[in-house]
Amino acid sequence: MSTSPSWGGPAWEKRVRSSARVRRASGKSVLVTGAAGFVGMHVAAALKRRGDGVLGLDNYNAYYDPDLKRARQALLDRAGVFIVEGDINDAALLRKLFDVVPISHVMHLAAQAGVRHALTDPGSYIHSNVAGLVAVLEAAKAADPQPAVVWASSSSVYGLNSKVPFSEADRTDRPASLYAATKKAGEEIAHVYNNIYGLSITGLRFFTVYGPWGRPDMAYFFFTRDILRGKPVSIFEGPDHATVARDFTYIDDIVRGCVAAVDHAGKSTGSGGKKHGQAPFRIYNLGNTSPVSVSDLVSILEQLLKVKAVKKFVKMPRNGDVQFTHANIKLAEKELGYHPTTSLHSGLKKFVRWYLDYYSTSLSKQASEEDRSISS
Ligand SMILES: NC(=O)c1ccc[n+]([C@@H]2O[C@H](COP(=O)([O-])OP(=O)(O)OC[C@H]3O[C@@H](n4cnc5c(N)ncnc54)[C@H](O)[C@@H]3O)[C@@H](O)[C@H]2O)c1
Ligand SMILES: O=C(O)[C@H]1O[C@H](OP(=O)(O)OP(=O)(O)OC[C@H]2O[C@@H](n3ccc(=O)[nH]c3=O)[C@H](O)[C@@H]2O)[C@H](O)[C@@H](O)[C@@H]1O
Repeated sequence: MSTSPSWGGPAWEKRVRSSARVRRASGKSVLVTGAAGFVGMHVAAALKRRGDGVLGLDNYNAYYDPDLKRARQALLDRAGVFIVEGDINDAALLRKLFDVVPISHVMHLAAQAGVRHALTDPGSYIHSNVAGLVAVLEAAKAADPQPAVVWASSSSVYGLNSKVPFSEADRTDRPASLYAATKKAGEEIAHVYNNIYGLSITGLRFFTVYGPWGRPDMAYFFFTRDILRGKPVSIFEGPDHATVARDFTYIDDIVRGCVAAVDHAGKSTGSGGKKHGQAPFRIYNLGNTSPVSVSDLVSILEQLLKVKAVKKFVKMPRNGDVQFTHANIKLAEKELGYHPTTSLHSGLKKFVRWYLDYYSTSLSKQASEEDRSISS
């Protein structure tokens, strides 16, 4: 399916080449899909900072506020990262990108994220997380040189497992949501491309990532907004008032894990998984190993915002959420040198500071634009 007519031509190619140009001899040339997204923006910026060539790809869909995606784009633009506007399902566009620049790594982060939204728009998960992943792997398979692929799976693949902490070898055949099922399908599909075509593939199971420039559909983000507006927040509880908790992981820790995975992907050794010839197939948990209840999350926000929340404790609806997540990160520690260091309190402090700054700036910008249009 083609959704991006706005690419091609010499000026466009020049921007693509310049963005992907490697600045250090040891640098890599990385295509970051989902670069206007939360994790994508941070990872693209970090790779660029250390001298890699970085090219973004994003379709700027309206799942959440596209203005926020454009603001992230503006930030990357200033850092020298060009985001091509297009859909990962656009095979001709992907072919073109691989033709124009020799991409050494694909950091594949474009996806339909969010667990609960699958109840209302199941098709978007199949489009981006299943068909889109196949399109990216097809393009990588056909490219010369063949890039190593690092991509975002999810802690949600552990589904209804009650054994914690979750280890990579644990069963992942009982997803609780369509989102989780598409990420699980993605892991199986990735394995096929490693097996048949020898693609180097690394899947990263992120655990509830939060931080500045985050996603407005995630609880920590809309709880902040609702607490500030005096609106009630619903705190989910399990059966018999059991705690609902998450292994919240701060964005900077995730970025370090992603960058390490890109560096490790080029290596032909590693006990992370099955190997096809020289190409590894690996899966790692990237979590924080210290689950915090949703109720404690709200208490920290109250403290940081200096506002009392209007709390409603409600039985967790059957919406695809799971009760508890907790990562075992030993494999990522050993093979990627991954060591998360940020507590939920200090990470949320940085998020709250960003949130207040971002929304006060964009609200005053909006107000002055309204003033201008009234006076004109
Ligand atoms: N944030 C988390 O807590 C978390 C946890 C586990 C896994 N993940 C995964 O990490 C990745 C990044 O998540 P995020 O939180 O940054 O989400 P995000 O929604 O902020 O970023 C995803 C980006 O991909 C783009 N996109 C979606 N479908 C596309 C398509 N078909 N073609 C081109 N672009 C498309 C979106 O416009 C968006 O900018 C996703 O794969 C997500 O499933 C995130
Ligand atoms: O780790 C992951 O794999 C997943 O992490 C998050 O999913 P989730 O952990 O459900 O994050 P939130 O949607 O922010 O929810 C956090 C917690 O708040 C709870 N919650 C949510 C909404 C609400 O109104 N009340 C409430 O208590 C949820 O049940 C959950 O326990 C991301 O949204 C997914 O894209 C990602 O794949």
